[in-house]
Amino acid sequence: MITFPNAKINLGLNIVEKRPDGYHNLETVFYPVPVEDALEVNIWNESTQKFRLHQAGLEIAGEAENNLVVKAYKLLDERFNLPPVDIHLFKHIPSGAGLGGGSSDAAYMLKLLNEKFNLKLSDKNLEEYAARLGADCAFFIRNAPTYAEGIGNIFSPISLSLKGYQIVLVKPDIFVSTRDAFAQIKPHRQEIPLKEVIKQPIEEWKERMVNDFEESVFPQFPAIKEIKEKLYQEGAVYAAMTGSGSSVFGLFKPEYNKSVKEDFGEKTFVYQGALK
Ligand SMILES: C[C@@](CO)(OP(=O)(O)O)[C@H](O)COP(=O)(O)OP(=O)(O)OC[C@H]1O[C@@H](n2ccc(N)nc2=O)[C@H](O)[C@@H]1O
Ligand SMILES: Nc1ncnc2c1ncn2[C@@H]1O[C@H](COP(=O)(O)OP(=O)(O)O)[C@@H](O)[C@H]1O
Repeated sequence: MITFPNAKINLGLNIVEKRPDGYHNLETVFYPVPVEDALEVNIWNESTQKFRLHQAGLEIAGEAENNLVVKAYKLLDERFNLPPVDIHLFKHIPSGAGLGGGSSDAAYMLKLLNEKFNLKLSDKNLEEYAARLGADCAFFIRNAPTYAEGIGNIFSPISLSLKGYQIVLVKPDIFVSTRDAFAQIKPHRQEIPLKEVIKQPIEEWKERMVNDFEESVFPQFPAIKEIKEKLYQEGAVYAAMTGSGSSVFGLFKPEYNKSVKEDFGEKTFVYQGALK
């Protein structure tokens, strides 16, 4: 069985307070983006081992044991004693990019195992398992536009459709540590809460919708800021960094039909497509 875990962007990201446990409460809107990995699982007959992971495409830092698809398998195996599996993961979504690729792989693994082995878990059950694998992981179970608060794990659905808008997603060859990005932030509430800003027409977002991480990340990595400026010069209606970086996205009106790929240099990952 094969499935295609997709990426997400953050539309606005406000870090509102530091919590006693050292983590931060935030407010954001997650929106699915059709940049996809491919994940295939087959039963591994007559094996004494429980799983085997084959990787292709972009490299993922760390051991196979720590891969989130393996963690997802182990989580359900503990409860359901699953058959041994052969896992193939083709990585296309850049890691450490604010695109939630690892979280998506984990959530899609849960959904795939649920279906393949007829585990009869509801979306709510799956979200509970996903939340144990990472804060934003549960978003990918329903994979629909979502307002998130808490540490990014308390969800409410929103009615927002950007269907047909062109997205240009640019990930430079720059690594931003999420931990350091949080450490440099002074948490505060925005004057107009994101929950209100998101209801305004997209043309208004430029003035009002903020990713708080930009303030600390841009001075350190001016090249990321330049990408955002370039996307506005290209005619984006809204552009921003996603997550704690280093990807930047631009949203363009559906009729935008120019390819901007060549403008960002060789080592840069660029995706351009229509939102669903
Ligand atoms: C900020 C977001 C928004 O989408 O960034 P991206 O990962 O998408 O870039 C996420 O909430 C990131 O969540 P996630 O990527 O799971 O972060 P983790 O690896 O769990 O955390 C890395 C470090 O960031 C800090 N951290 C993380 C989440 C949070 N709500 N408060 C924090 O202070 C902690 O110091 C933690 O040790
Ligand atoms: N299947 C996976 N794909 C990507 N990263 C993974 C995966 N499993 C574990 N990781 C680890 O998770 C970290 C964060 O990855 P990811 O979720 O893709 O980025 P981000 O948090 O910036 O959205 C990576 O540095 C990587 O070591």
